[in-house]
Amino acid sequence: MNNCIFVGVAGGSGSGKTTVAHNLIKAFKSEDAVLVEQDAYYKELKELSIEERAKVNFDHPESIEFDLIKKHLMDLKDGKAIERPIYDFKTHSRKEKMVKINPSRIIVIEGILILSIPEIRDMLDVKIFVDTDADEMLLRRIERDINERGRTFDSVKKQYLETVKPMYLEFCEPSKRYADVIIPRGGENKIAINMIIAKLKRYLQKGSLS
Ligand SMILES: Nc1ncnc2c1ncn2[C@@H]1O[C@H](COP(=O)(O)OP(=O)(O)O)[C@@H](O)[C@H]1O
Ligand SMILES: Nc1ccn([C@@H]2O[C@H](COP(=O)(O)O)[C@@H](O)[C@H]2O)c(=O)n1
Repeated sequence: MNNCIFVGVAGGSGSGKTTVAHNLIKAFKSEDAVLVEQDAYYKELKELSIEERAKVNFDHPESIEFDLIKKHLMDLKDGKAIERPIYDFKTHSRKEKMVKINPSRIIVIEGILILSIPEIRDMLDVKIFVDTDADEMLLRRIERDINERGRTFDSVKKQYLETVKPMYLEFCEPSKRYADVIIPRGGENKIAINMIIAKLKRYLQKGSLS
């Protein structure tokens, strides 16, 4: 599908990227907009025990299979469906099953490092950075990781201080400078999200973003 566009949504963990991306997607018919999540592409760590996997730096670009993300984005642009992995944060590994994603006019790709990796960034037609205060991101992450990702408060605290915060400062936060649009506070910023939706709807009608 040569007349498709890539919309990248980056921001720190807990900034509200996933919420923004879902709010964008749900404004369109399912055949017009699809979501590709960077989180699904964490590398397999089959050779490590679960305890060893928990110590991996999951906020460094090396932890993610960006080559596969790039291939999948190119396939979607070429009009081919992809089989996207499903990631299990409790075991730090991929599930057996895959999810089929069909090509569509609007492809949203969301993740902490989407604007940090030049090869991915250069493919994007619209670059969004979700900018939320660090204390709010951390509070949301603590709640989510304990309730949904099988973590303890102590493990979230250790991981945050050892890898999440330093990698955010090294890789994610500096990528904000590449954004076309910065959304403050995150997923519930309806005015910002509706402005982006309006722009994307015009793209569907006119076939161009200008
Ligand atoms: N504006 C908001 N106010 C309060 N909680 C929010 C807000 N946006 C997101 N959350 C919650 O914070 C957590 C992380 O949000 P999510 O969109 O998954 O962020 P990210 O993808 O950037 O990690 C989720 O549990 C979500 O429900
Ligand atoms: N096995 C893993 C893999 C990743 N993480 C953390 O997930 C964060 C990114 O996901 P968001 O939905 O919050 O953007 C990232 O900061 C990793 O630390 C993990 O804890 N375990």
